[in-house]
Amino acid sequence: MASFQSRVYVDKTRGHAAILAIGTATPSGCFYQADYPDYYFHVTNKEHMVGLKRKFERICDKTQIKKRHMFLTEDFLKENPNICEFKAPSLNIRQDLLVREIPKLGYEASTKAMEEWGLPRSKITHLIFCTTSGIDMPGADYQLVKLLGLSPMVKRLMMYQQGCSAGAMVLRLAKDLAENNKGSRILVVCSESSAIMFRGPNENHLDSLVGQSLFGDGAAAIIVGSDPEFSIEHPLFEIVSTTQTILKDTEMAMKLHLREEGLTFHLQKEVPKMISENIEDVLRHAVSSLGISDWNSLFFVVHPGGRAILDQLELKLCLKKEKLRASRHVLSEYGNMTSACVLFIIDEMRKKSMEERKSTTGEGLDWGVLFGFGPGLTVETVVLHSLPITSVIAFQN
Ligand SMILES: CC(=O)CC(=O)SCCNC(=O)CCNC(=O)[C@H](O)C(C)(C)COP(=O)(O)OP(=O)(O)OC[C@H]1O[C@@H](n2cnc3c(N)ncnc32)[C@H](O)[C@@H]1OP(=O)(O)O
Repeated sequence: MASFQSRVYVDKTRGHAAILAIGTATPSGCFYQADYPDYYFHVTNKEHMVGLKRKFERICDKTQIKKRHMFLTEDFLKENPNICEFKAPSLNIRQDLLVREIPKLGYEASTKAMEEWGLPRSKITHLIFCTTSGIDMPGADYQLVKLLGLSPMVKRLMMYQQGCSAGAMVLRLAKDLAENNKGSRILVVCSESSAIMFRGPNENHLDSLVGQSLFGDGAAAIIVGSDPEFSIEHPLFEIVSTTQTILKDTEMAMKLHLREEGLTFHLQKEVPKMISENIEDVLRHAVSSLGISDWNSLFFVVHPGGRAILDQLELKLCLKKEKLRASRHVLSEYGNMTSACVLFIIDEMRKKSMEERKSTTGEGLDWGVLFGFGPGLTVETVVLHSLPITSVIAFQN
């Protein structure tokens, strides 16, 4: 029976693109959520809005976020007071910061991924760069090619303004590139900063205030390729299949608009419910060819848009508490880092699996599902296959 199962596995995963290395980075500025309401109302000069500050304290308290990293410092905000208003022209200031810092943070994550990967940079054939933080031409992809000293022949794809589901979207694109271009090695970078949407409080826009409690800055880089050179490369997860779905009647649920005052954030309270009501159908469809119906037999990488999204998804799928451990850990340590979140969660999962001497990179399980959520509402789903940990440990030593 065991040998039959392993034959099925080989047939289903042969030739799939795999994640070959991961690196992450955050800016040095670190903000503890317990202190954040005081800091936020002080730095935006809105301490007189006592009732709203109490509400923000309640929201922050419910996020289950411990800390977040951010580029925006108190000094920077004092020098650029328009960013601290709810609605004042400030796009130029934000752009100047982000056009400079987003490629640099991506560079930091990329160098770590490259170091783990172990092959020379000249082997990178494609670059996907993804950010919702700012916009420019030539883009952050071009700047990263220069910073890393990649070949000018690298085939680039720049993804601006795609929101949180883009963390899963990049895996879909990297898989298609890797599996259709023999020998290709794709560097994928998600680099994000909440500086594009930081703004002062306004009592008529409480959804915007919720946004101020959630978002943090961070970059993650992965290298994706098919048919690994096993003597050097050590695949962590295979990218087995991908789907993208627009949830019915949810167009107004989450909207972000780039304006003179930066990226505005509009969020309906029902988002966690909208996701949970649809998630089982999406999951059933994604794993239908694997014949899996016990959701607790899967590992989960879930974009932690907010604590309530994780809670309601967990409830709907009747998941054991430990299933969303990695997703909750990343939410707690970094907040919602938009597209970079799910890649941080994959990194956390493989590290913890290794630390706890599990048999596979996916918490000892074979199959897993990654969910990205974004405006639309759009759900991106990626089926992952974990790999035995022995080979990974051998490579780490
Ligand atoms: C950018 C992208 O592309 C993708 C993204 O990830 S976007 C972000 C997606 N995130 C979400 O949708 C957030 C999901 N929500 C949550 O995680 C939780 O609601 C939360 C952590 C924000 C609050 O926790 P909770 O258990 O709901 O606490 P609750 O006591 O009900 O709410 C706290 C306060 O926030 C208010 N609130 C919560 N959600 C709100 C919303 N969307 N709009 C306005 N107010 C809101 C509540 O009314 C409540 O106010 P009072 O204390 O005055 O009653």
